[in-house]
Amino acid sequence: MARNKFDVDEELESPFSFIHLKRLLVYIKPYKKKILFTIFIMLIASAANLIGPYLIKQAIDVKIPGKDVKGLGGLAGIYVISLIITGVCLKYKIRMMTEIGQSVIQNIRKDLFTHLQKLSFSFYDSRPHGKILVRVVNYVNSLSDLLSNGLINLITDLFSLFVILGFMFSIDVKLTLLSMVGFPILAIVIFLIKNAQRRAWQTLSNKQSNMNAYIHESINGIKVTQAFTREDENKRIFREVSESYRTSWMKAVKIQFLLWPSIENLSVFTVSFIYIMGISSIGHGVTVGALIAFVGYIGMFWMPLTNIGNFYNAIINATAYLERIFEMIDEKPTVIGDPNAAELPTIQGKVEFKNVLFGYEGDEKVLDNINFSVNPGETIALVGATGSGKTTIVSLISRFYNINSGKIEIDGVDIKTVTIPSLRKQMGVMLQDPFIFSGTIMDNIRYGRLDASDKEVIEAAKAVQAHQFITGMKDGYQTEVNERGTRLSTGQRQLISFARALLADPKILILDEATSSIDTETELALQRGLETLLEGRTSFIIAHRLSTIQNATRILVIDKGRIIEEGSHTELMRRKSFYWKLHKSQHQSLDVG
Ligand SMILES: Nc1ncnc2c1ncn2[C@@H]1O[C@H](COP(=O)(O)OP(=O)(O)OP(=O)(O)O)[C@@H](O)[C@H]1O
Repeated sequence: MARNKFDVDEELESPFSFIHLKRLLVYIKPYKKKILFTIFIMLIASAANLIGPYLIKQAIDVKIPGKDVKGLGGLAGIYVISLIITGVCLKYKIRMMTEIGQSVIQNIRKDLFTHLQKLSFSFYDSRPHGKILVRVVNYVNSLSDLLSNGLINLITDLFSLFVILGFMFSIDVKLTLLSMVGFPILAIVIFLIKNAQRRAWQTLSNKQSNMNAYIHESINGIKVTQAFTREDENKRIFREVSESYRTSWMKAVKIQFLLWPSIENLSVFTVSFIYIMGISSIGHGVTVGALIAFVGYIGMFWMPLTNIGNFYNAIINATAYLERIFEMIDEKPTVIGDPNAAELPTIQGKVEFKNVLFGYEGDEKVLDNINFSVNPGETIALVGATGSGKTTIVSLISRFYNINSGKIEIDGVDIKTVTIPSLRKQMGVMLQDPFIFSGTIMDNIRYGRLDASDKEVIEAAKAVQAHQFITGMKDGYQTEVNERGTRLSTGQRQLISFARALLADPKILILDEATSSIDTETELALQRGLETLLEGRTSFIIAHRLSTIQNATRILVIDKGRIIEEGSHTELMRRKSFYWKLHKSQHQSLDVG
């Protein structure tokens, strides 16, 4: 997938299709009964509402000339009752539709979130996270109006339209036919603006996404921004992104508002036309009461038409969001278990890389023919220059990415043939950038094994030398930390994630720069305990500080995606090549320091 950034519009890979609306219906279907009942209630409301002009006609043409005060009072009573029925029904509709609309939105959002949890690293690598966020939050919210009012209103408006036409025909056939002269004009307007409107809303959704991505990136990078006093430059970029959003908004709304005034103008034109035609016909088969009632119905007749026009607008706008939402739901996780995948049985911890070739994008080669075999319980250290491919190698063991060719086996089983959860559950991974979730320290350590007791959590923390600093905090293990652990030092965050990886009691432990930010004293204490911690586990340790890996069973030296040296510390030192040079340079710099 092509990479995207905040100032690049996301192109849709498939053309627009009304199929998205059909897919939306799948979400609406579970509420069918409730919707049908609400429609029934709304039909009662429409009927009650529509009776008004007919009552006026009866009053003017029959009751007033006949001086029938009692009859007039009766009509007034019916009118009041019709108003009460309309009011009660409307209140019911609003409550039901808000409830149904919000439930549908909640279900779409739940599906999106569940799907996001399954998507592979490559998906998250390829786009700004703000653009993912905007789909789950803003785009889904944008459907609210359509879902809360759209469907029910459409059906009741169509019903009103037919009932009104029925009343109008019963009053005067010729005037009814004349009042329809505006229809073809309306059809032409709708046809002309449809595509432009859709494009405008697609652009708008893109600009909204870009703006969100930039805000998200700016918040994440706020410390660097302030450290480098980049605020003014960021303000300038934001102004550009936001101006682009404003312009596309104005354009979209301008096109959208072409429809509504067209309907309004046609309505006014038709009513005036009918007045002229009607007045000239009074006495020739048209009574005053009939004309007043007729004009009343025309006013009512254009109202559902305006609503239907607005519904149409809402559909066009919503599809611009729906296609983005469904595009994400359709995004296939690139790392998926084979349909016939078996569970990986409890492992011993043998790991083999056989001719592994890998690149993050296309044909690019990040790992070039990697071969190694690790026996259960061995500690393997990976060293090498920045960007040489160490993290990439260890992320392939958990199958965070698919390899281009070759094989990775655990206990002789190709990891491609087993289910992903059964594979990952047996690994304890501590990533280079330890992530802390909002919650207590206890919750954070327990993240990898929810059934661990408090005692087990504390044991894990003690093992990695984290217990002391945790108990030193005001609330100890119950101390609340913020997302990304902003209340903790980098070293403290590393210790917590180390404890988290260990608590999962994995057969394979992966430690990527696990102790790089920990003070020497704590690290030495940790080192002393490390042998016990790693006992019986196969472990992969990535470290730039070579002092931390001297006791490893084997050291793999990585350079430009290839293993260039392999052996124990003593063996490699004896060979006096790359590792020896690296070791020497670190010692020299320490001595100088
Ligand atoms: N998500 C990614 N998408 C594309 N390329 C990547 C990605 N992650 C790493 N790379 C590239 O792959 C190469 C190897 O990166 P890797 O992170 O494995 O290096 P490393 O040896 O762990 O480096 P360091 O010591 O700095 O952590 C680098 O050239 C890097 O630019």
